[in-house]
Amino acid sequence: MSRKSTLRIECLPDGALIYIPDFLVPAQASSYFDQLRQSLAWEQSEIRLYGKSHKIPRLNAWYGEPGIHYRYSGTDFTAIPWTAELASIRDRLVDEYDLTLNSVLANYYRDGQDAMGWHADNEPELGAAPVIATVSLGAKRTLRLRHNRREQASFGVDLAPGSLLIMGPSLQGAWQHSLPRRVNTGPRVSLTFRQVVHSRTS
Ligand SMILES: O=C(O)CCC(=O)C(=O)O
Ligand SMILES: [Fe+2]
Repeated sequence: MSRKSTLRIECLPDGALIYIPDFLVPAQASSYFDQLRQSLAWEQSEIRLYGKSHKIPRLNAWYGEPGIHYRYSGTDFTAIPWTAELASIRDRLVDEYDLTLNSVLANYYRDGQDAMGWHADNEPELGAAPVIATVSLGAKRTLRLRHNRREQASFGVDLAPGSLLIMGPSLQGAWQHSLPRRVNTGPRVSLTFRQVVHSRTS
C-alpha cells in the first residue's frame, strides 16, 4: 500500500526546517510511544548553574553507535547501543531522507510541567553543520524558535505525534529553540537523531 506523506518546508533567514506531519501512521506512533516510554533507560540528568546543581525538568536517554560520547547541558553521555525500535526508526530516516545519524538523544516530558529551555544544539561534537531529525510521540507540544539577532523573528511549530521535524544544517548557528511548559497536557517522547562527528573514544 502506498502512502502519501505531506511535507512542509520552511525557508527561514539563516536556516531551514522540514516538517512531515505523518512520518509514522497513528497506530505505529502510539505503539512506539508505549514501547519506548516503558523500555528506554530514562534518567533525570543534573545541570550545574552558578555552582549549584539542578535536576532538569524532563527525563532523557542517549543511544547510538558504540563508543560515542556527547556532552549536553553539562552532562557527559555515553551512548547505549541502539535498541531494535530506535534502529528501525533511524534506518527509515537514513534511507528516506539521506541523513547520516549515529545517535539519538531521547527526551521524555512526563507532563506539561516538563520542558526544555532556550538553547541551540551547537555542541562541538555535532560539527559545523548539524542536522537534527526529531520524531515526536505522545502529546502534541509546541517547539518555539527565535533568531539570535532579529528580535521580531520568533514562531512556534506544533509537533504532532508521529511527525518528523528536520532542522537544517545552518539553523543552530542562528536560531535557538525551546519547548515551553504547557497546562493540561499528557506525556510526550521526542527522539532527536543526530550525527556526532568529533567523538572521544575511550
Ligand atoms: O523535544 C523536542 O522536540 C526538542 C528537544 C531538543 O531540542 C533537544 O533534545 O535538543
Ligand atoms: Fe535542541
